[in-house]
Amino acid sequence: MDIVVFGAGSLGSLVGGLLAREHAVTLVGRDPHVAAVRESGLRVGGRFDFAVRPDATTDGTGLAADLAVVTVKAFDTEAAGETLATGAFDAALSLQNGMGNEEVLADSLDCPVLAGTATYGAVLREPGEVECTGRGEVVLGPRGGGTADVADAAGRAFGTAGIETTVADDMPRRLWEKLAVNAGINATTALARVENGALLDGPARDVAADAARETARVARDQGVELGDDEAVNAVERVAEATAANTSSMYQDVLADRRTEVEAINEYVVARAREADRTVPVNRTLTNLLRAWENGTVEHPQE
Ligand SMILES: NC(=O)C1=CN([C@@H]2O[C@H](COP(=O)(O)OP(=O)(O)OC[C@H]3O[C@@H](n4cnc5c(N)ncnc54)[C@H](OP(=O)(O)O)[C@@H]3O)[C@@H](O)[C@H]2O)C=CC1
Ligand SMILES: CC(C)(CO)C(=O)C(=O)O
Repeated sequence: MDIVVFGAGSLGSLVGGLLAREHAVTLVGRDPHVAAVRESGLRVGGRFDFAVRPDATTDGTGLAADLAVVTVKAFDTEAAGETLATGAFDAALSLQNGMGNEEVLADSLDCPVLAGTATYGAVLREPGEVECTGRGEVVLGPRGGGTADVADAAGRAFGTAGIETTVADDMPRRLWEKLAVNAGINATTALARVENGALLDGPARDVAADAARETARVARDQGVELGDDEAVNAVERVAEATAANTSSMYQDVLADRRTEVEAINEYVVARAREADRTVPVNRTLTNLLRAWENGTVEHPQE
């Protein structure tokens, strides 16, 4: 398959590197990472140890491929969709965290947009080198649920590249479960400045569990069957599998970058408000991250 990975930071470089073992991959990212990949290839370390030579570019306009995999941050989705719309793809797949990415992509793109979740842990260590800090899985499928040939084809492409992959017919529920995982893990690790494994025991464990439980209740308000225990178990499962990972939001805080709080905890708060439900843990996590962004990041809210 010809695959474009749009947003070759931590996760995009890991997924793109794994896919490049079997497929013709083009990474769209930023210099100096793109320049290093063009010069010397991409090294994938940590839980893997191999090198590949995908194409890499900083210009995502006018590309064509069987599949576009989107791995930019949620707040960059709209711009990514507009850039991808200048090219031609049979399908697009979001592997991003947060809610609403697929709808934003579908507003720009003519091709089917698949939903996806990833629980691999990834950190871009230096230009040309990404570390896999935890093996997880990719779950993908039609964004509204059900089955589709393009989802099966994407699932096969990921599977043959050695990525643990499930093609699912219940993506709306899977997205809410992943939202519960990220509502629990990302903000808590970013604020406490701990790796994911610190949520398995210790004082921050209850914070993550409560944020996940609140998310499950809001999911049920939306007609999605996600139990409190299922959400908490999902947090524990992912925290264990990615114990050594610096979550993507903690990576943002360390780099003084805008976070995805709006698409994660703040999304839970907004949906809860519509149902007259209070979600104090998600609200507190949101407000603390917003306060940090206001004092640190140049333009956190557009
Ligand atoms: N890291 C992880 O372990 C995991 C991350 N995720 C999710 O995956 C998504 C990506 O996260 P992560 O990889 O950590 O984020 P990163 O910030 O590391 O990667 C995104 C990259 O895309 C680049 N980018 C954005 N817009 C463009 C553009 N128009 N052209 C070229 N490059 C662009 C960004 O550059 P710049 O910053 O300069 O704009 C950045 O390098 C998020 O939704 C995250 O929540 C999910 C599971 C695990
Ligand atoms: C899977 C997990 C929790 C890995 O850290 C993640 O999604 C993230 O960091 O954004």
